[in-house]
Amino acid sequence: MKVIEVKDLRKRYRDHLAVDDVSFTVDEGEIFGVLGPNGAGKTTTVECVAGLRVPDSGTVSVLGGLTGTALKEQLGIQLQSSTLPEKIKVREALDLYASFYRTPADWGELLERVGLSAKRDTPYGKLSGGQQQRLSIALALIGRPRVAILDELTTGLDPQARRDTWELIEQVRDSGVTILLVTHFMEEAERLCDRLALFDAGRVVAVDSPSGLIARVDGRQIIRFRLTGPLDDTVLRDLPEVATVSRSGEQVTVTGTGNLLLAIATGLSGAGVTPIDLRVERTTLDDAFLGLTGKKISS
Ligand SMILES: Nc1ncnc2c1ncn2[C@@H]1O[C@H](COP(=O)(O)OP(=O)(O)OP(=O)(O)O)[C@@H](O)[C@H]1O
Repeated sequence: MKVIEVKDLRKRYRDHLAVDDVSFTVDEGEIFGVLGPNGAGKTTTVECVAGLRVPDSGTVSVLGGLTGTALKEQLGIQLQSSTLPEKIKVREALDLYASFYRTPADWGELLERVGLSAKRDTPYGKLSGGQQQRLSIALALIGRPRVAILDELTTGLDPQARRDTWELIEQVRDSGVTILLVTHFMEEAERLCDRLALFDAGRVVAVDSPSGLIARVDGRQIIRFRLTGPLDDTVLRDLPEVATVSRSGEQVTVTGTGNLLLAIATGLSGAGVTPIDLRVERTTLDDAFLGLTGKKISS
């Protein structure tokens, strides 16, 4: 079942077209990533999905076309811009958010789930960044939503807090909630998302699984090694599998296609040279983004 359907969405801020003909669908039970550099139109898009912004044109349908209160009851939102007052205690925030719903979740259980039970009397301002993010997930889930929108959830967190948050998001998905996850972290998208839309300058460049996106640019391989003795680069350049050879000190980087590793190993062996630290570099979503847009995503 399609939980979210976005078709030909456009949103302009004065003279700036922030979202330009964006279309994608999200299946029930998946973590769907909205990935792209700063200013690519991700937040504007999910705000339109959440009904917080009115698109200039195009359509958004959530859970078969819910609107108004019915939509709010099924949708949990954690937005980049939302912060709580410093002095509000964890349990007060949960009570407040629970009061917005007719049948809210048991927040004691939710606190347990996000690992904040011991912090129920702590003011928001005294929580660590990771704890604040975990609380924001609990607040997004308090209405027992079928769909949760999480925007830049792990920005500013240290690596451990980020990994903990990833585990929590996976648990939320495993409990049956469909998640629309906005991020500009490639590693996060690769780890968490079942499928994702790559955004660049207001447009969707591609929609696919992380491995599907990587496969689109995976024709080129990168192999790196070190040499301790002399080698004439034409030994490598003349191999039909090799596209480029570059050097930095002892380090040699070769790109190419086909059975590149075997070709290099055979070529070097024929020249009587033994490579050190030979490694094949895995293609990542970063490479996919670069291959599809010609730009590097900065994080
Ligand atoms: N309220 C607004 N008024 C005018 N311009 C806006 C407004 N909100 C966003 N923009 C502009 O629209 C573009 C898209 O912004 P948006 O926040 O949707 O992108 P994003 O991909 O979520 O970026 P980020 O990761 O930095 O939040 C940006 O150029 C931004 O400066």
